[in-house]
Amino acid sequence: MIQLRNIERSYKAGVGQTWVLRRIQLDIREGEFITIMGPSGAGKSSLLNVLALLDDQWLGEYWFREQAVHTMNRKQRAEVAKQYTGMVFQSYHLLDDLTVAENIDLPLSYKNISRSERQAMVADTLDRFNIVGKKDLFPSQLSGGQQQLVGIARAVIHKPALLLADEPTGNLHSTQAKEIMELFRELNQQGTTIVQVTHSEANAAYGSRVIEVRDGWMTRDTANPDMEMTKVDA
Ligand SMILES: Nc1ncnc2c1ncn2[C@@H]1O[C@H](COP(=O)(O)OP(=O)(O)OP(=O)(O)O)[C@@H](O)[C@H]1O
Repeated sequence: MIQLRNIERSYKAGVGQTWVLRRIQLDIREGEFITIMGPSGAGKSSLLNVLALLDDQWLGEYWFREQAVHTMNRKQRAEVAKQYTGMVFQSYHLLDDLTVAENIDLPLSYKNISRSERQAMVADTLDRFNIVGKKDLFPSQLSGGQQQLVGIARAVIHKPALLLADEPTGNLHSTQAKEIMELFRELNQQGTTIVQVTHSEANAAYGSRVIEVRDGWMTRDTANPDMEMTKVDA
């Protein structure tokens, strides 16, 4: 489904630049459930943003379903992202001027789905996430945990081919976190490819492969235990 080749990402830092992703080589097969782990600041969210087609300030090659993302313009990338991906952001990224129901409906509005079907899907999702009573509220009227649930509901409502989740249960209590991980497992069993970033071993246990990132380098991949991870100084 995905091939990353020599992906590099840096940010400007004063007159120089800081490298946050270094020569990332990664193949993701359809149906995998991958966990990205590593210390704070290691580059996990940066890698997820590349995979989610949200970032275009990187070097290297990115193939998504055999399409060359590295040759796409911003509009083409956004179109692929809308059609195939769902993203749970660490800081939720809900749209402040839309209600809970409208936020959840957003991914459906990009697809060719009738109004009545959309309404039914939103109603089902609100019910499933136990947030029916919040549907007309705005994000600012919700707790952090409730916003996180809405962010997850929005990411999964259209059953994306690729679900990306950045610390998806960070603000949930343990029972809710377990329910979300069970939902991810169910989606994965139905064919959704998942890449999650987490510090939680319990959440990682739901996945089938762990990738570790340190200082921007991929330092471990349980799918390639013999792979030599050489850290080369730039
Ligand atoms: N917009 C930005 N501008 C400048 N530097 C950035 C920006 N976003 C991230 N960075 C830097 O890139 C590095 C990697 O950040 P990233 O968020 O990918 O790490 P992470 O592994 O997800 O960390 P955490 O576990 O704390 O979320 C960090 O040093 C961070 O300060």
